[in-house]
Amino acid sequence: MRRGVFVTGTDTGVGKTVAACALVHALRARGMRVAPMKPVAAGASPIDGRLANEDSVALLRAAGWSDDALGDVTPILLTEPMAPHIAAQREGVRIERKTIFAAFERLASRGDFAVVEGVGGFRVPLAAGFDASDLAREMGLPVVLVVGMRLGCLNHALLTELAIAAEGLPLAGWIANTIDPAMPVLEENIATLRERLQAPLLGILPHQRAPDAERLSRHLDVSSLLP
Ligand SMILES: Nc1ncnc2c1ncn2[C@@H]1O[C@H](COP(=O)(O)OP(=O)(O)OP(=O)(O)O)[C@@H](O)[C@H]1O
Ligand SMILES: C[C@H](N)[C@H](N)CCCCCC(=O)O
Ligand SMILES: [Mg+2]
Repeated sequence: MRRGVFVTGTDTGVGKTVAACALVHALRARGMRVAPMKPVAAGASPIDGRLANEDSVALLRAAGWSDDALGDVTPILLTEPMAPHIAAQREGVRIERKTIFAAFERLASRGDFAVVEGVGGFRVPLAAGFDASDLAREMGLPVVLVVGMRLGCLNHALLTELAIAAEGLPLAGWIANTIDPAMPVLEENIATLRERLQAPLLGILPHQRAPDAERLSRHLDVSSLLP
């Protein structure tokens, strides 16, 4: 396995980017040069004078990299915020392995630890015979699962763990992200996942009205991810 992690989530919108950026900060605080990637992004808007995806820019900034790397951070940029294979079809874009993995090799060689955010959940389709789980497997990265703490997350987390194991990939850890500050019995839900998921809990991210990845990184223990 390479040095790095593939960050997946129990669903879209559960805080993968927030958690991935917090991981980047936590790893940098431990002296790692972090190579960030969001290989397939669906949803582009004007940011600093050019079309970009918010997640890509957030990861780039968290890693402290300059804008020239943006094309490799996100080699497949789709305009519409929807399932990527459908956006690609509508926009005439081919989501090709070789484009993604060439960018990954260039980026990974510029850092010593890759943090790669997936797209949506673990099995989101990308193209015929190609989905998000193939990204993790072909990059050779262990997986970190971000669990957006809300009703329904237990089932999604346990199903995702099964899917990761079915790909033969290690689950390196999971992060409980408090996306719903009013979730009843939050602690009991976290305790349930601690008992059932066969991987360490890397941290519990509190709810923040305006999430600040650097502050949130203090809630993560990344020592088990390091050599
Ligand atoms: N700990 C938190 N406290 C408050 N808001 C949060 C927290 N984590 C995430 N959010 C908010 O939830 C929303 C979704 O988070 P984020 O964009 O990180 O999810 P994602 O899983 O990366 O989504 P996507 O599948 O689109 O990439 C954002 O508006 C984000 O600011
Ligand atoms: C647009 C959104 N924010 C994500 N980037 C893409 C989520 C795709 C989810 C597909 C699905 O599982 O139905
Ligand atoms: Mg995201």
